[in-house]
Amino acid sequence: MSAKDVIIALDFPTREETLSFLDQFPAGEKPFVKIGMELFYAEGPQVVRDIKARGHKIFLDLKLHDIPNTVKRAMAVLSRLDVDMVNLHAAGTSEMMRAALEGLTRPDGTRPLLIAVTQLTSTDAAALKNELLIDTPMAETVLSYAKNAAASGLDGVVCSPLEAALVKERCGADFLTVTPGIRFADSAAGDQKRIMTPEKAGKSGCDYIVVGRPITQAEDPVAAYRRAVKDFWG
Ligand SMILES: O=c1ccn([C@@H]2O[C@H](COP(=O)(O)O)[C@@H](O)[C@H]2O)c(=O)[nH]1
Repeated sequence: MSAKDVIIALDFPTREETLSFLDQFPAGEKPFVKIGMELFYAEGPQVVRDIKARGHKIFLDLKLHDIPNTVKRAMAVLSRLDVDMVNLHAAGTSEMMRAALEGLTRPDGTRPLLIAVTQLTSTDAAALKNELLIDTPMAETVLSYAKNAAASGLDGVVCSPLEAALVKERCGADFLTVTPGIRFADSAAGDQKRIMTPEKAGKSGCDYIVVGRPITQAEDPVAAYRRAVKDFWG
């Protein structure tokens, strides 16, 4: 399956702030959104249901990483939420990813998309080598994790847009690339290290770009979202 969309990272501390952010969009405009640890830990699963009920597609970004049995059981719980995409860390191994897929699959055979984080977009080459003690270059490391995810039956990976073309080339056009680390040319990078503009990400073949602060902290978030969509589609 191939897709292309802009996902807004709803990194807010409360339900109230999140809904008032979403209220800025006209009734007919329902962006694909990402709920991460901050909002989920603060408000729990009900906020997921509330946002889904408003008509948004949801990427639940909890990045599970634990022993296979624990991840399988946690995924079974997440499968009861009507979300469109969930994720885990590929570093948890292929055994963990296969267990996750099993846990996530509902009795009727349906499930949300399952995506594996390769290397966080806040990690640069120096941190990879000196702190994580991985001597393999970043792109090769990401590709190796992506191949493990593909072989385990997952639907795609979270990687930086810098690695998306390589992942698509080697894992297949249908293997999804979900790419944070997106910055407009005039945005601050902040803690993100492996970054790209929406326009270049679109040209690099990314399926989904994940954009947080460049939209949520913009003076006019709706205009910033529309700018990201327009640039991404080219
Ligand atoms: O490698 C990763 C994995 C996840 N993220 C998440 O994406 C957004 C990015 O937000 P920005 O404000 O645009 O930096 C954020 O929720 C991260 O948790 C990531 O950045 N990198």
